[in-house]
Amino acid sequence: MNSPSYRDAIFSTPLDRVARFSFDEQVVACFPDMIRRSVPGYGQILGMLGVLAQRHLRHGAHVYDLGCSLGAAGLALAAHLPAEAFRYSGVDLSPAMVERARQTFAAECPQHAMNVIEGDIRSLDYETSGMVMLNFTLQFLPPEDRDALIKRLYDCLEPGGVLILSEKVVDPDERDNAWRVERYHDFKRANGYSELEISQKRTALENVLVPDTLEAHHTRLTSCGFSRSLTWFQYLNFASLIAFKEA
Ligand SMILES: Nc1ncnc2c1ncn2[C@@H]1O[C@H](C[S@+](CC[C@H]([NH3+])C(=O)[O-])CC(=O)[O-])[C@@H](O)[C@H]1O
Ligand SMILES: O=C(O)C(=O)Cc1ccccc1
Repeated sequence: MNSPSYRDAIFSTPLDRVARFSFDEQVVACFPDMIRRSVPGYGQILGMLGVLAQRHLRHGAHVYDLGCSLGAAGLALAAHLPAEAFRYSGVDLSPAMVERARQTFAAECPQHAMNVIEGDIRSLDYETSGMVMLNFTLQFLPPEDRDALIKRLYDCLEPGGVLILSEKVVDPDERDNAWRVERYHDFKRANGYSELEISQKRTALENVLVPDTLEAHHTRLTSCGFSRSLTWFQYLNFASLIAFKEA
C-alpha cells in the first residue's frame, strides 16, 4: 500500500527554535507537495528528463538518480521509455525516502528494472552508466565535497554519457540576485506559503542548502573532464544543466 501524502505545513506555526532542515519522516510525508510548491519548474524539468533520456541514453544502459527522494525522476523515465530501454538505480541517504520510493516503483512500474539503494552518494561504488541525474541534490552536499563527487560521476559515465544537474543557484550580481530571490518568494506566496513559512524555512535551510553560481557549476563540470556543458533550463533562481562526456 502507498503511504498517504500531505500538504506541507511544516513551518506554518511559530517555532521557538528553527532546527536545521532535514529529510526526516515529517518532510517525507509532505514531500511531493513541498517540492512542487517550492521549486519553480520542477514538473517541467521532470517531464524533460524522459525526453533527454530518449535522445541521449544508449538503449539498455544503466541510469543513476542521486538523491532520488521518492523516485520522481525514475517514474518520469519509466513513463517515457519501455522497460528494456534502461536499468535504474536511485540512491538516497534518508531511509524514509528509500522505503517509499521502493513502494512507489513496485506499484507504478513493476515491469521496469528499478533499484533503490540507501546510501551516501559521496561513498558509493559507482557502476558504469549512460546517464546520471542529480535533480536538486548537489546543493545539499558540503561545498568542499562537490568537486570529488562530480569527478567520480565523470569517471563512471561511459563515452557519450550525460550528467543532468538541477540546482538552486545564486546570481553573482547582487541586484539581480536580490530580484530573483524576491520574485522566488512571490512564487512561494502565490503557491500558498505564508510570510512565516517562507522566513522559517529560509532559516532552516541556512548552511544546509548552499547554492553555487551557474558559472561555478560549469567551471566544475569542465575541470572534472566534461567536454561541454550548457544550461538548458532556468526559472528565477533554479536551473538545470546538461554535461556531455566525449563519445
Ligand atoms: N549525501 C547524500 N547521499 C544521498 N542522498 C542525499 C545526500 N544528501 C542529500 N541527499 C538526498 O537528496 C535529496 C534531495 S531532494 C531531491 C529531489 C529528487 N531528486 C526529485 O527529483 O524529486 C531536493 C530537495 O528537497 O530540494 C533528499 O531526498 C536527501 O535525502
Ligand atoms: O523551499 C526552498 O526555499 C527551496 O529552496 C526548495 C526546497 C524544496 C524542498 C526541500 C528543500 C528546499
